Amino acid sequence: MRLIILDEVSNVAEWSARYVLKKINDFKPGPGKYFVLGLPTGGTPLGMYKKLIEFHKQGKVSFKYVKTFNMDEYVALPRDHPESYHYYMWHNFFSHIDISPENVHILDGNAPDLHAECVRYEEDIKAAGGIHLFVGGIGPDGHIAFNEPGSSLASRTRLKTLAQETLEANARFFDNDIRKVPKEALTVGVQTVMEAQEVMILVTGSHKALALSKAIEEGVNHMWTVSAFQMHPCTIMICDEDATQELRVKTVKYFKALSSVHQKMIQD
Ligand SMILES: N[C@@H]1[C@@H](O)[C@H](O)[C@@H](COP(=O)(O)O)O[C@@H]1O
Repeated sequence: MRLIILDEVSNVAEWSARYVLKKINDFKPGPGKYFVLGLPTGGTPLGMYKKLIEFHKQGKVSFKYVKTFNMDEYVALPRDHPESYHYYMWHNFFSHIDISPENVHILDGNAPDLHAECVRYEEDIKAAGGIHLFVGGIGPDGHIAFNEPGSSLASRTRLKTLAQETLEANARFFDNDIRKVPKEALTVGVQTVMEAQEVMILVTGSHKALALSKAIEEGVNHMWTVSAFQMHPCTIMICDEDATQELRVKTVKYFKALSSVHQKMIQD
């Protein structure tokens, strides 16, 4: 696992966006050759999306031959609700780039048969040839997507009941009223993300520091589902200084000493 420690949240946005740009461009997508990108929502990736839009407007990257799969969606929240992940993705990213709507995949939390919807989603990922790069964020309880503490590390796309900590963390998007936060969501499983060729996880802020230390300094544990990525051959964690507060000095020093290697990873 690589840990890329950057000074500020803005550096995390810039590094991650440049990495996505480089991955897409190096792949040289075209008709019949799609780059498949897994995407998260939440406050953390907003800066990355802004940067990617900027790069797109500067003509540095096209999403014409990119297919996307989002990590998760609330259940029973109308698609046009400003806090639905459909709304988030179109509002913050897709409507500003040249992606074709048919290449966008987001779980439908209003599907009449939620189980069938999850099965179909897994099939769509398979039909797209699997995910090249899955970008993710984490909750303060170390969840990836909505794989709450205790989720099976072998899980696939399914319905999950959200943990109290997640409801509390997400209440800020629902007028700080926890009763308004949907209690259930559809989410890709840990194993679904594990099968991506590469995984890039963004972690910023001191409220994520404990989760980051559990993710990289302790063992694989389903109570901190992001720790599963210790077993993935190609995971990059990108964090800011604030998120390193619970890490050992030795860990921080080791990864910081690699910063010139990390900069080369985003060079043309
Ligand atoms: N399901 C999403 C996760 O995919 C996201 O990573 C997490 C962190 O969100 P934020 O980036 O706002 O802290 O929030 C939600 O729980």
